[in-house]
Amino acid sequence: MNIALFGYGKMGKMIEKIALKRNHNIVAKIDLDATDINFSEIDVAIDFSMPNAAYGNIKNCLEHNVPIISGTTGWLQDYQKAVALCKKNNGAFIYASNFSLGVNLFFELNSYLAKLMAPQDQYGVVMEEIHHTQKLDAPSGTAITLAEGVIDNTNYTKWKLDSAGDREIPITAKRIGDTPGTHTVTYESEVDSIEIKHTAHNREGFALGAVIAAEWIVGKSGVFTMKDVLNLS
Ligand SMILES: NC(=O)C1=CN([C@@H]2O[C@H](COP(=O)(O)OP(=O)(O)OC[C@H]3O[C@@H](n4cnc5c(N)ncnc54)[C@H](O)[C@@H]3O)[C@@H](O)[C@H]2O)C=CC1
Ligand SMILES: O=C(O)C1=N[C@H](C(=O)O)C[C@H](O)C1
Repeated sequence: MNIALFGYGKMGKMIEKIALKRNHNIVAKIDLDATDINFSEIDVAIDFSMPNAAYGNIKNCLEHNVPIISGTTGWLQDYQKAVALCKKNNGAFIYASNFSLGVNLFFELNSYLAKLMAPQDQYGVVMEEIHHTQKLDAPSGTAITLAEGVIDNTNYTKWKLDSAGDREIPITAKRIGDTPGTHTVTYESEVDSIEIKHTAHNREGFALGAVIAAEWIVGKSGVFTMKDVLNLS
């Protein structure tokens, strides 16, 4: 498969390594300068760039009929525009806040736990995410997906960074060293705590998941999620 990388930073480089191991070709590495791209040779594009660049890259791919896998976080104000453009062009598009298998299983566990906790008013939920100091967005995309999983299954109505009011989920975002990504969901009562946690040890799981999604999407049209790719619930 011929893959184009939009964003050649920490994730772009890791994806290149894994894609080559799986016998794919990297036919373009677009970092900052998105001119002179030969879209006709690209089977699928993978975007891990920056919040202010992601939508432009997705649009560019969809308008050239190239399937696009989007891992960049912090651009979701434009997500519905990307969905509409994909449908209009009969294209193919996946966004995931986190491509790792482990986190996608963790999302399922989080939704299941939220369903169990929904009637238990004596517990309140809090979330924490820890990432490296270069991360531009807060809270992380993964923390937002986790909060949405709780909101969909309980009477919490929204999330907020740091302090939160009644029926709001407080998310604490910490930036420490080179931390690849740690997410914790805790239900607290006066007598005990129930906690689930996912710790990424490196970026390989994110990159492998993105390459698997790219392999999966070629030949399909529609807007998909990692649940479709991994065949989860
Ligand atoms: N969904 C997931 O599984 C994961 C998502 N991420 C997200 O991926 C994004 C990138 O993460 P990293 O690689 O760690 O960041 P990074 O800062 O190491 O790399 C980003 C790269 O994008 C480039 N860039 C800036 N403007 C661009 C443009 N218009 N077109 C193409 N490239 C452009 C920068 O020059 C830089 O090299 C972040 O939003 C991060 O939150 C990171 C890890 C996993
Ligand atoms: O910026 C990162 O590094 C990561 N970003 C994603 C997020 O915002 O959730 C995924 C992962 O946690 C690493």
